[in-house]
Amino acid sequence: MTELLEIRGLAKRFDDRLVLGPLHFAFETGETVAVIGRSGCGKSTLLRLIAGLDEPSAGTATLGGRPIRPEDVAVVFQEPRLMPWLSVADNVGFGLSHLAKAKRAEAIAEALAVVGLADAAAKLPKQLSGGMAQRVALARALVVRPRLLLLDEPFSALDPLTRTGLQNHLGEVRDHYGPTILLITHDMDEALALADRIIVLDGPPGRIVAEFAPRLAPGIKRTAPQFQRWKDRLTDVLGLDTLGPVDAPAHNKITKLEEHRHAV
Ligand SMILES: Nc1ncnc2c1ncn2[C@@H]1O[C@H](COP(=O)(O)OP(=O)(O)OP(=O)(O)O)[C@@H](O)[C@H]1O
Repeated sequence: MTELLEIRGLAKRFDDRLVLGPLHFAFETGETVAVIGRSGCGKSTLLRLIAGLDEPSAGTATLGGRPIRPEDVAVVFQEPRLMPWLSVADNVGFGLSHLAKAKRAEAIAEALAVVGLADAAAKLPKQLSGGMAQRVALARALVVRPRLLLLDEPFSALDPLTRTGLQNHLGEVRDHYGPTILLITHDMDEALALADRIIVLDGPPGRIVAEFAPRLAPGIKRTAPQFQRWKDRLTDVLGLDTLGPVDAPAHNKITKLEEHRHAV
């Protein structure tokens, strides 16, 4: 059954400074929605408000007409945030202490299989590559069967090949668990490859400046003309003149966008 995830007048102030909103949008559950925008425009703030990690200064975020509850949501951040002293299996099962041992083991094995780590259950985090650790973080998020999976730049610290592999795992996750996915990203390729819908934020204060529902044929390659056409449209909306002040991390992102511009 699909429901609406509804954001109504959501806004956040830090001290006297409005950094986000007021934002309005709604989408059907089951979709994958990418939120893309330049550094500092409020993407992570939006995710934190939806996750209940921060209080909004105004507005509401509801799921099926009710406030989002902590048990509805799981978050994966840029770093895996694993507990180094626990095995992979125990990291994944950390939030399942309420389950009987056999049920817990079953749920852990299922989540590890979905992210392709069935053989790594006994390993410690220090024995994992960056991509594997991030897959463990994804399994830990999924094992509680969240209705909303919130991903804050989950692949951006990984090398390109690992990143593509992990993006493929996200497809498997969606097929198996079917959560609504909200993906925060700087990467147009990633947004186009994974999302049913793309919301472009600009700011601060973060506001929606464009919304796309790129309909790409299943399995379409990133080099295909259809993909390039959508990328052109996104590049236009994310044009360099809207990228604002240059600090060090933002500058890297500008360079990245510039490369995209030259590539299309
Ligand atoms: N706890 C805080 N206190 C004060 N200002 C904050 C706080 N958190 C975020 N901000 C400000 O809010 C604005 C939005 O930040 P946010 O991290 O949401 O942006 P972002 O789009 O996720 O950036 P990035 O892509 O660099 O992660 C920024 O100007 C930031 O400095």
